[in-house]
Amino acid sequence: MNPAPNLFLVGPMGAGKTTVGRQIAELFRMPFFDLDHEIEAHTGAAVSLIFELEGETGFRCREAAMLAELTARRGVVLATGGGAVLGADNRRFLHERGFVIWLDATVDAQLARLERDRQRPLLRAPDRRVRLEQLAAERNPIYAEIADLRVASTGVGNSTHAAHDLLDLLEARWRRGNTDVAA
Ligand SMILES: Nc1ncnc2c1ncn2[C@@H]1O[C@H](COP(=O)(O)OP(=O)(O)OP(=O)(O)O)[C@@H](O)[C@H]1O
Ligand SMILES: O=C(O)C1=C[C@@H](O)[C@@H](O)[C@H](O)C1
Ligand SMILES: [Mg+2]
Repeated sequence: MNPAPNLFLVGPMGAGKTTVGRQIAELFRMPFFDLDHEIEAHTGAAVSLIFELEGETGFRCREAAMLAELTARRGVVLATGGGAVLGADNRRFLHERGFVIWLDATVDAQLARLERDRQRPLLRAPDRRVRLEQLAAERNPIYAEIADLRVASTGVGNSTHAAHDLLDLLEARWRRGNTDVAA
């Protein structure tokens, strides 16, 4: 049983929000949305191209509009992008409209998982480890502030285990009546 109106996944790049989110949605039989994907579908351009043409500011505007729309739904799983928590309105919508799960990956896990990725504009840095550590230092306090639940995401092999572990964790929590979900 899932008493949460919506499940929102937050966390850094490569934490598994998209991958684990899609699997969790299947397990709970809830519709799944991926914020980055919806922005791309709506704009007709890849996230990396939006960054190139409009800069990060332009991307954040599109992200905020799409997040406002998707969080207004009921009974969905939404995987956000790594920086979606930066906007105050975004944080308010996430907090008020659903149960926020922080997938907290180590920088080592992120580096291993994203080794071949050439799409994420913020990973185009001379030293990816330094970039990811900087982002973590800036954003971890924000993820911590809005999360209803923090889940360590350290595996590198197969994400299916992570989805099942998360499902068990959520169900055990809700069985205990410890729902503290946003109503
Ligand atoms: N728990 C996990 N165990 C092993 N591999 C994982 C796990 N979570 C994600 N991965 C792998 O890491 C890569 C990145 O995952 P994913 O795209 O889901 O990250 P994300 O959190 O959505 O990142 P972004 O913020 O950039 O959208 C994928 O190849 C995925 O298969
Ligand atoms: O961490 C971030 O700021 C980002 C993460 C991705 O999901 C995308 O939303 C985009 O590449 C920016
Ligand atoms: Mg994603």
